[in-house]
Amino acid sequence: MRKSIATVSVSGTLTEKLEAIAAAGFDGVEIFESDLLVCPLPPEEIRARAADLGLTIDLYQPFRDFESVPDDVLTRNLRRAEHKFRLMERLGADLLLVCSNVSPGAIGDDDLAAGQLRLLAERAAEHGIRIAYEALAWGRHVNEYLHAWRLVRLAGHPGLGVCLDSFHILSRGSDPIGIEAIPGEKIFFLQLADAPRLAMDVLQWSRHHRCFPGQGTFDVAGVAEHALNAGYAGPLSLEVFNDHFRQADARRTARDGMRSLIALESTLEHGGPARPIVPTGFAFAELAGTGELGGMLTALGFARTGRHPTKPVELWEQGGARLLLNATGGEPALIAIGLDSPDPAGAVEHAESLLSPVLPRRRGPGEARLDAIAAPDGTQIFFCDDSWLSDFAPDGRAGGEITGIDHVALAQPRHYFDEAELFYRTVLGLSPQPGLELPDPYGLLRSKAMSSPGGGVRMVVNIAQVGAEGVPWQHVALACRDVLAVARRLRAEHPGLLLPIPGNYYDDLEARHDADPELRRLGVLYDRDEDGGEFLHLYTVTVGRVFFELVQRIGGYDGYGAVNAPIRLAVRHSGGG
Ligand SMILES: O=C(O)c1ccc(O)c(O)c1
Ligand SMILES: [Mg+2]
Repeated sequence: MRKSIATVSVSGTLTEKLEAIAAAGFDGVEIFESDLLVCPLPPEEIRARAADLGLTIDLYQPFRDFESVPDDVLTRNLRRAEHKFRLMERLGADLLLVCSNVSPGAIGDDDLAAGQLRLLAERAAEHGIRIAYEALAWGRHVNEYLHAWRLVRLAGHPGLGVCLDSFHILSRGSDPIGIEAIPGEKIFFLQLADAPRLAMDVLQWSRHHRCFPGQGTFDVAGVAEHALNAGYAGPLSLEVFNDHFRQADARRTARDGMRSLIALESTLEHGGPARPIVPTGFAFAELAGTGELGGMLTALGFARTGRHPTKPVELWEQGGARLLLNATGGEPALIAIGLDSPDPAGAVEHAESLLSPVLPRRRGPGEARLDAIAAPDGTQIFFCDDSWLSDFAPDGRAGGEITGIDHVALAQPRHYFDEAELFYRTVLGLSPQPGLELPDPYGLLRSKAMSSPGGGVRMVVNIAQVGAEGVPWQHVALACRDVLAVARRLRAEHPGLLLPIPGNYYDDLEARHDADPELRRLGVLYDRDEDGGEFLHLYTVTVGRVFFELVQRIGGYDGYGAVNAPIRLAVRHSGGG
């Protein structure tokens, strides 16, 4: 299907927007009036610019508060419309979006509204222009898509149809099945936007919190499917008003929008979400850094068990946890994650089909082939079978208290939080948990955990939502058989390695739970879920950008100890790490 996007969805000047939209591979655009008004180019040149970029101008919008008005206002509105028709001729656009009247002065009379819309369609037809009428969720009298359709049917003009917008339909809780009762040729345009569930005024919700399909909680694909079933043959067009997108890099946002449409299209084709090749576990986590990190790993009980034959990379192991230390330089940081994949080449191909950058790799003769892509924060993600390990010729000394990597937490760059969910869901096939907001002493952190079925791969992305200096930290959480035993040893042998936990925390914990007094003695954090599952965890101090978490899950606990995260955020500011 043809894919379009409204210029309002990405940042920049109109020409920057068009370039970014074309670079992402869209076929067409909806030109938003506010973008055109501030553009120094005359409409003819905008038209030529779009054409040069291979973009069609599918729609011009919005035309507001036209219908349901007294006669004198109608005269003014028709005059206003004539000006827009002439502009559209210069622009080469032949579809005008008219949104339902929001004015308190609008008259609630369907016959009057339909008659006036018919008049508008007649005038438009003289310019070869058609009208797509859209019910805004906050329209004064017309705020349901089926009401807009009743008016269009009543008006009975071939140049008048409806514009369906998934946000307006789903934000009001309307049942989209009614779309199938609209003849396909009367659906002139289909706009797609998702949104998170928020309890707020619908206009504010629409203007600030829309996101691309798959980034929120709406069944956007369902709306598209009903429109296709009805016989709609126009473009799938993204129309997103979002405060972050307005500030973000236009090319990146446009590419993310395209990813959302590719994923949506394959949902429509396959009758379910595209089937990524889901990774089954962590093969390794790779960290830049040597001395200080090596010291910390030794303290944690890791042994250096192998070396790469040609690269300055060491393998460190403990139980099933494998870490690579890469001496290539730079401050200590998590630079790559290896995921066990049943089909590494297929996984890369799938990621590429969703516009993820595939990373070129150099490899020596006889070395294992490793396929990698870039995660949204730039971390390299490798898809691995067993062969990579043999490059390091491990010596088999891998015993210890740690059993594997439980999860990895990455910092998402500012303004790109929505991108992360779509990436991990569609590219890696992870399922998101509800997002969380966590207080930081100097701001607020947004956090979202995503996991594979069975929990073999768990990823957490964090982003500074308000204030603070951003959240550059990343961490690797290591699963322990007995975290209290680990804590006992580390607190005794390596004072200063673990974050100290305030006594106030334990006073509160003991008020909530019958907590083992040893938790307080050892500075171990604790959480319990509704089913009695328990989570014991503690943190190391930070080295460069990274720290480690030691965790133990008991009784099917499936969370991440989020209630305790603010303790870590605060303690690192009080000199703890
Ligand atoms: O927020 C608005 O006013 C607005 C304008 C045009 C649209 O297509 C829309 O969905 C919303
Ligand atoms: Mg709309």
